[in-house]
Amino acid sequence: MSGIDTLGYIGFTARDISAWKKFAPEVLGLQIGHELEDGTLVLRADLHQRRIIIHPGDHDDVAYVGWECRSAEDLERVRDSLRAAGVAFEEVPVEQAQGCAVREMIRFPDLDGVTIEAHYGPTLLANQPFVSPVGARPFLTQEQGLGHLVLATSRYQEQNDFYQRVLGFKRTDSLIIPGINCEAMFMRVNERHHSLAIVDMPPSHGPRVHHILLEMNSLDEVGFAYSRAKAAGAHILIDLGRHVNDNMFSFYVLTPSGWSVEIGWGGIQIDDETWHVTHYPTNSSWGHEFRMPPAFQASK
Ligand SMILES: Cc1ccc(O)c(O)c1CC[C@@H]1C(=O)CC[C@]2(C)C(=O)CC[C@@H]12
Ligand SMILES: [Fe+2]
Repeated sequence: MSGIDTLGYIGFTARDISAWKKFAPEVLGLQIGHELEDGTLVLRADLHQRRIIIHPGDHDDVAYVGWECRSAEDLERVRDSLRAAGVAFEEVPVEQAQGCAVREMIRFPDLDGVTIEAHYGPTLLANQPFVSPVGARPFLTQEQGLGHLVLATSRYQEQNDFYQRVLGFKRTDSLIIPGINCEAMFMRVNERHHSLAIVDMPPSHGPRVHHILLEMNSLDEVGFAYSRAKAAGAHILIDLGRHVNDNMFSFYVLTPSGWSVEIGWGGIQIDDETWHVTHYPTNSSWGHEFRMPPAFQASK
């Protein structure tokens, strides 16, 4: 097993940074930690210096995913797994890694070309507490990491092999999404039910990322976010509901980039000792009604 332990941070490119500058704090409740000279927004959700990074770009998609290890030894185990599998990786120079606010980092692409940054030692701003722009508590992160990420792929089997056999992600469960009849695979790296899910669905038009999840600490905080999304005129892509597998109560709001953020509460934690891998013929126990978005200009 390899040494990846949590989802640390995610970087995106976006065409409309000014829309993000309003959306991230006002709807999502993320704090703008700082802005780089090129316009990049560095967003905070807790004590981590950076959790979500939005770079100006000519298309809207995930650019890189920061998977965190607990220690230098665990990062070394990731290197060992990659070497054993014959996967090439690049050693990111310390100065650059420090600029990225981690102690050590390696970089390699997954099978769909999503850049993976395996690292350890994120910078924690304990002297600058997370200040919620909407007066909420910090997000539910810590041992369970930032949240989760869902990627659409046309190489479902290969991506499953890569994340599970090479990187050591554990399979939690899978399900069939009715209607589109696609399978989705849910994988964990800690107690969080899934930190990564992949959907057997070609990302033919638009971004590879379908959504990311941010988890709140109470049901009401999901409700407050729902009200903020409505008040801001944001599009609710999937309305309130409860997922069958992780039991998350959530809704999905469309971002200015055309992918969504799932705001949830009440997800289950997995105990490796007792967990049985399961499969479901559906995605939600109730709700989660899909709402067709207003025409979104494809970015690719
Ligand atoms: C099924 C499910 C369980 C737990 C989650 O955190 C989660 O995001 C999902 C997938 C949600 C979503 C869905 O059910 C309808 C079909 C969707 C929109 C897709 O096409 C990808 C994500 C899917
Ligand atoms: Fe999700």
